[in-house]
Amino acid sequence: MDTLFDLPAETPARKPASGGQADLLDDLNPSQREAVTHAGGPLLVVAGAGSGKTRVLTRRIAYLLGQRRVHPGEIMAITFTNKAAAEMRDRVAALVGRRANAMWVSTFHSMCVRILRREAKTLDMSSSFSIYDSDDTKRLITLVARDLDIDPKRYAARTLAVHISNLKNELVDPDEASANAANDLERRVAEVYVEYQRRLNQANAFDFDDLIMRTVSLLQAFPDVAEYYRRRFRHVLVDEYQDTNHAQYTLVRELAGTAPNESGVEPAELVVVGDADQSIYAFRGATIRNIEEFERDFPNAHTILLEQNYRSTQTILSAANAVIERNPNRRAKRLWTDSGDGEKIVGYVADNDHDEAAFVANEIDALAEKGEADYSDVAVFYRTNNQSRVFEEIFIRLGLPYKVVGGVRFYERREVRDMIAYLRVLANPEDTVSLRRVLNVPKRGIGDRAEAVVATHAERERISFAAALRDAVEGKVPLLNPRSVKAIGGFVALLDELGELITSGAEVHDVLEAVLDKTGYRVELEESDDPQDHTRVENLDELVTVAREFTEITAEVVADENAELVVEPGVPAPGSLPAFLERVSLVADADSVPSPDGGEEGDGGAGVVTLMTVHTAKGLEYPVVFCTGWEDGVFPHMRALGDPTELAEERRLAYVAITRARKRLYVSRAITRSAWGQPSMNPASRFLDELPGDLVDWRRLEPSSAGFGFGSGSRGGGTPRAATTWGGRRTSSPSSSSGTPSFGKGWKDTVALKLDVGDRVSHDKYGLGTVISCDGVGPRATATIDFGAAGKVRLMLIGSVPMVKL
Ligand SMILES: Nc1ncnc2c1ncn2[C@@H]1O[C@H](COP(=O)(O)OP(=O)(O)OP(=O)(O)O)[C@@H](O)[C@H]1O
Ligand SMILES: [Mg+2]
Repeated sequence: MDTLFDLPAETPARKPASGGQADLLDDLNPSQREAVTHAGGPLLVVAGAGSGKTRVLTRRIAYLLGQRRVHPGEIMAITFTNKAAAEMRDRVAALVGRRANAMWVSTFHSMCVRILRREAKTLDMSSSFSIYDSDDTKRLITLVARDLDIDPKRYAARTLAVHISNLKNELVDPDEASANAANDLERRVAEVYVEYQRRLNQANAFDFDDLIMRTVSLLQAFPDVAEYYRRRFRHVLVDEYQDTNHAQYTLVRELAGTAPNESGVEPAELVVVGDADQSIYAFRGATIRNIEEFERDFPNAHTILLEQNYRSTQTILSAANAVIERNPNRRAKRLWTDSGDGEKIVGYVADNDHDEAAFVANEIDALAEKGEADYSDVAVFYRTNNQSRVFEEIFIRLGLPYKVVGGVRFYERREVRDMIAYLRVLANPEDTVSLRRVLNVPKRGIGDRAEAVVATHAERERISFAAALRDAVEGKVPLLNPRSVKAIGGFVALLDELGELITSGAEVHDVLEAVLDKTGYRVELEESDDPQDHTRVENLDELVTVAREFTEITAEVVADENAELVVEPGVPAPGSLPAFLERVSLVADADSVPSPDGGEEGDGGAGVVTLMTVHTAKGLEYPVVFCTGWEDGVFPHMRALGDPTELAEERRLAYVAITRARKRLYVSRAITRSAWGQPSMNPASRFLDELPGDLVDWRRLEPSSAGFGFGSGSRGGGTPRAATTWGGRRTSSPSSSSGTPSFGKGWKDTVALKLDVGDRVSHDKYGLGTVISCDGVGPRATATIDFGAAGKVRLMLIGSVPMVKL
């Protein structure tokens, strides 16, 4: 991935902005240079992977500031992740100093939050609004559907949510949806949509899709607001343009403008860069249409093609080309590089998913040992998050440092969500979903019936749930028994008390601690016998740490006299609770991808191997890439097998995966796979067949006949084998001589350790632990063990587990 980090080496970090034009343009090819220096009308850069699109964007910003004397405050750049945005801003700051803070570099969502906070009043909202994620959305839709007597078996909340989201991505508002509804489903969806939107407004909340849709309608309905942004942002730049949906596209168009507005303000200079072959978010409404729309709405747009690739070897590019060219209706383009053929692609057919993971681990080991790659040079890709588990198990066994990006996210854990809900209620008392979530958590005697009575009262009186609770305390809600009234009184008093803490200026982490203590939430978990609850306490401690770091970092920024803080109306004060909540709401998987130089302490500076889905890997690059699970039904995904449109998207995903690799590419598949419970056998991915044969060096094409351990007999015989053949692979793998101790002798000892939930164990590496859960039988038996400070670890129970039951 290119960022401004790779500005020419000779450009010293603090060199004045006038650093010569030559510096900025020297290491660009003529087409790139044209894109960087282009002035005037809209520019579309469409180009294949690794051709320097991101480099063009970031370099263009530097050029605008340095050469065209543009003020940073006039620049708005939209990146795909918060992390990419932060990197871009840092680098520009290094170049032009604190002026860089006036630049807006962010994701679509962050940008819209910023605009909406500033303009909330215009939309009749308060600037302390909550941002609802998909889980909150589903909760609210469930409530709405229940109140509208919609049969959840016929119309599941999730289905309704998807339909509403699609409507919003197409900028269809509730009225329009109602007017257009042509069948029973559409009518039901519209009915829910109308009510859902009303309740969102009442809760002073926006859902994710609203952030975009409401910003668009704001700009369209209020020309003076649009003009303010038009005058302000004279340069709009968008990366990963192929993944914008219709709403995002319209937003860009409204911001930049296509013609002078009524007061004669010219359109902003707009540059978008993208690659139609990498469009992988159709399920979020992104379509190739955005490129066509661009050309239609901006007839004077100039298009630049980039074809030289600077990332990968010719072998990798040829493989990528061979796969993507099977897609119908695409504009043909051929990537080329002058960096030579490089290494062949390595292919591997594993007996099962454990064997595949062992192959990957051994290979990484071998590369590291030979000094050919650091751990941080390596990425392992899979199609869906649940495929990470097998890799984790073996990486732990081998002591390979790794980081899984995504999966069950920290902020999705129940206890973390509960605390965030409390904080949200404190920041925005109208936030009904959060309020109802914590109403009886921990249990305080406000039952479902009492909740329903209060909710009905709120509906009848057209007041918020919070106001209805206060009515209850004042005895204005009939049908509530005195015990419920008392419990509600206690809850309201508790919230008031916590609210005072905020008014008195307490830091976020202090507020959080207070919530944990005063609600009794922490004590309840601490006193529980369930080992899982102890993990929950640790997660909450972690959340407090996150909040504390947030305060500290903000304090540093505030203290840094170089950092010009942009104070805008509606923007939450640095370090404040709303600022913290905003950060938490907008955090995305890709934001936690480890930086190449971000080695963990004690790893000798070699960093960590990154494990993630292909979707998360968009825009990134690694010297060594493992594409795993290339099986029909896994990748391409089962869902896509009979559907040409979905299959085309899967193929683009394969193209993204391959083109992340710089020097070495591995592709593998497993004959049997157990990720979905029952072992399943999947045929080779059609994408494997599409790789030109002469580019791939098959380490193993046939399932091994000499499997170890269990059930090694039935090769390809139709009976899925639950074999684990780690040892078998190990002896034939290049790194067998390295003799990783934790994998060493005794592995053939297949006697499974028998454990039950609650058992105490002692592990050589992790120390004392308690078994939290057990899964699987025989060779697949695993236990998840809580090793306290060493964390929660899931271990296989066969082989040489360096662990004893106490
Ligand atoms: N003119 C150039 N000379 C040398 N290296 C270059 C040049 N242009 C780009 N690169 C390098 O090529 C790599 C790919 O560039 P970049 O990430 O900008 O491509 P991209 O088109 O944005 O890729 P993707 O489609 O995957 O997002 C980066 O490592 C970048 O530093
Ligand atoms: Mg890019």
